[in-house]
Amino acid sequence: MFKKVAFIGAGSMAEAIIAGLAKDESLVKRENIVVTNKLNEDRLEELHHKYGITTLVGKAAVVRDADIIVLSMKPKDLAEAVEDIKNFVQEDQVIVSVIAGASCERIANLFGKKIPVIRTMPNTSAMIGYSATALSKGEYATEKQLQDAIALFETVGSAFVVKEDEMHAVTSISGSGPAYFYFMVEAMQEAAGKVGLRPEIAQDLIVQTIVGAGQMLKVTEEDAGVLRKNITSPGGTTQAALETLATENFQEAVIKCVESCYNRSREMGKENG
Ligand SMILES: NC(=O)C1=CN([C@@H]2O[C@H](COP(=O)(O)OP(=O)(O)OC[C@H]3O[C@@H](n4cnc5c(N)ncnc54)[C@H](O)[C@@H]3O)[C@@H](O)[C@H]2O)C=CC1
Ligand SMILES: O=C(O)[C@@H]1CCC=N1
Repeated sequence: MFKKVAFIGAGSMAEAIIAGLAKDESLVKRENIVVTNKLNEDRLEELHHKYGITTLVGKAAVVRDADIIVLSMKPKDLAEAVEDIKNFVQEDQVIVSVIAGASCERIANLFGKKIPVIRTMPNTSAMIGYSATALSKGEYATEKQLQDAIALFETVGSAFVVKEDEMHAVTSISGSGPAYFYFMVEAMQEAAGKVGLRPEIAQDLIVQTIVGAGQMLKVTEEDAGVLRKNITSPGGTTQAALETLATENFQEAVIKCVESCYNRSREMGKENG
């Protein structure tokens, strides 16, 4: 059980983790989840009402006595955010970063001390306890501190330890990944209209289809290719559909999509120091 978990940054990623932590309460009481942001007090008020957490404007009070301090601002805001808190943070506190592209070394350097840093890459499915979160520990973090961070992210989904140099790749698969599936769903919604399905029916069918396909992969542990072939009758409807995807270079598009994400993550790491 943690005494206090502090969030610096109160955007969509912070909210997703807060929602999971506050619902579960096994690791930290909701009033001991303390959140601040840059200057949007209305947003803090909203989070307080939704989750019963504590929100504060003063940075010193937010980080004081926190076991874990979660950095959840955009990469471009990292340096300024650390500048605001670094004089109040001690070396026995653990920094957990969710920031794409920011290395443990860079974060420790910004603090200017041997601060333990755990770099993570969750996704927004944390909101409902389904995040796939990857974690890696920096030079000054202990195995126990890594385990504490794993426990934190296990309250919002599954946690996987990776090497830090795999984080850009992780971002391109599971960090941004949910957006690829949502984009596919949007396209299917449009397509359903074109083939004459009422939107309210299409929505439920699409959602149950994507959930069912995900569960099939998880529960059966079967290869995606085998599951696909099980649906594809020779000369049937699925074959016609998949041939069109192949003609339209679907696989190449997905591979390029992941590579663009990976390259952008590396660039962001460099752009922000
Ligand atoms: N949204 C997503 O799906 C995922 C996001 N991430 C990472 O999470 C981080 C946050 O992303 P979002 O929540 O989407 O961003 P967002 O724009 O929704 O929220 C950013 C928050 O940081 C706050 N902030 C900015 N400067 C600050 C400062 N100096 N001090 C304190 N707070 C400050 C803002 O007020 C805002 O509350 C990013 O670095 C992103 O790479 C990681 C995994 C998934
Ligand atoms: O788009 C972004 O930069 C962040 C990182 C992973 C998901 N969203």
